[in-house]
Amino acid sequence: MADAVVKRVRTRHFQNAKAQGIKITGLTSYDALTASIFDSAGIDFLLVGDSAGNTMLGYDTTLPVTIDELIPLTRAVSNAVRRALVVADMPFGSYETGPDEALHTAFRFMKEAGAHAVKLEGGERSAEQIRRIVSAGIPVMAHIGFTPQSEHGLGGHVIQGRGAQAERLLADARAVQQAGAFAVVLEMVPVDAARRVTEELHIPTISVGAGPHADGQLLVWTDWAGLTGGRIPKFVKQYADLRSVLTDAAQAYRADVESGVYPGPEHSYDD
Ligand SMILES: Nc1nc(=O)c2c([nH]1)NC[C@@H]1CN(c3ccc(C(=O)N[C@@H](CCC(=O)O)C(=O)O)cc3)CN21
Ligand SMILES: CC(C)C(=O)C(=O)O
Ligand SMILES: [Mg+2]
Repeated sequence: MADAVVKRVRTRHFQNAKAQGIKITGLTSYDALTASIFDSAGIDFLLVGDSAGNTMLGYDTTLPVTIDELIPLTRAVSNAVRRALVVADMPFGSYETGPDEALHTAFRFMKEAGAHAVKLEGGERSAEQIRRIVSAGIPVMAHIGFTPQSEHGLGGHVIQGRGAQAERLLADARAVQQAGAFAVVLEMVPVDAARRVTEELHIPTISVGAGPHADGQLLVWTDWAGLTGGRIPKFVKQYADLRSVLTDAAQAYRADVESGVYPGPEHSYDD
C-alpha cells in the first residue's frame, strides 16, 4: 500500500489551533523509534529536550548537556517523523552570550540535525537572541516560568509566577512574543497566571505543569510513559507503566535463560 501523503505540522498550524480553540499536543522524544510511534499517533510536535540529560544520559540536571550530545538525538527524531514538527532544545551555555552565539547554535540544529524549530529558555533576558534567530528564518519556541537551566539561580524546582511574580511572567511573555517567538512554553506556573498569559498573547502557550487553560500541553515522554524511576513532578499524568512492563519482561527472560526454556526449537536453526 502506498504511504498516504501527510501534511506536515507547520508553525501556522499552531496559530490556527489557538484561533480555533484546538489544543496542541507535544511530547519529548530522543530517538527514531519513539519519534515514529508518537508521530503516527498524531502528536503535533516533538521536543528533543535537553531533558535528555536526565532521561537518556544519566545526569542529575540539564546543565552538562552539550550541542554535540543533542545533535545525533535530534537527527534521529527528524529522520523518523512525517508529520510532527521537530523542536530542538538549545542547551545551557549555547545561546546566553548573545544573538550571534544563539544564531550559530540554531544553524547547527537546523543544518546538522534537521530540526524544524529551536527552543531556548528565558523571557526578557533572551529576547534579542530570539529576534536574531527568527530574522534568519528559523522559528523559535520560547520557554518561561520555571527554566530548568537556571535551577541554581532560581533556588530549586520552584513554581514561578505566584502572586506579585505574575507581572514578571507577563512581561516575559510579552517580550518573547514581541521578539517573534511562534509559541511559548510555560513551565510550573499557577493555573490563573497561565490563563492570564494565554488570554493576553496572540501566540499559543504550551503548558508543562501550567494547568488546563494553556493552548497546548507538553510532557517528558519517559515520565508520561511511567519509565522514569523515582520521583516525578506533580504535573505528570502517567499514561502507561513501561517500567514495570520492562522489569517483568527482563525477569521473565532471565528466568527462561537460566531454566533453559529460551531458546526453544522455534527460535533455533536446524542443521
Ligand atoms: N524526567 C524529566 N522530567 C521533567 O519534567 C524535566 C526533566 N526531566 N528535566 C528537565 C526539567 C526539570 N523539570 C523538573 C524537575 C523536577 C521537578 C520537581 O521535582 N517538582 C516538584 C516540586 C518541587 C520540588 O519539591 O522539588 C513537584 O512535585 O512537582 C519539576 C520539574 C522539568 N524537566
Ligand atoms: C520540559 C521541557 C519543556 C524541556 O525543556 C525539556 O524536555 O528539556
Ligand atoms: Mg529543556
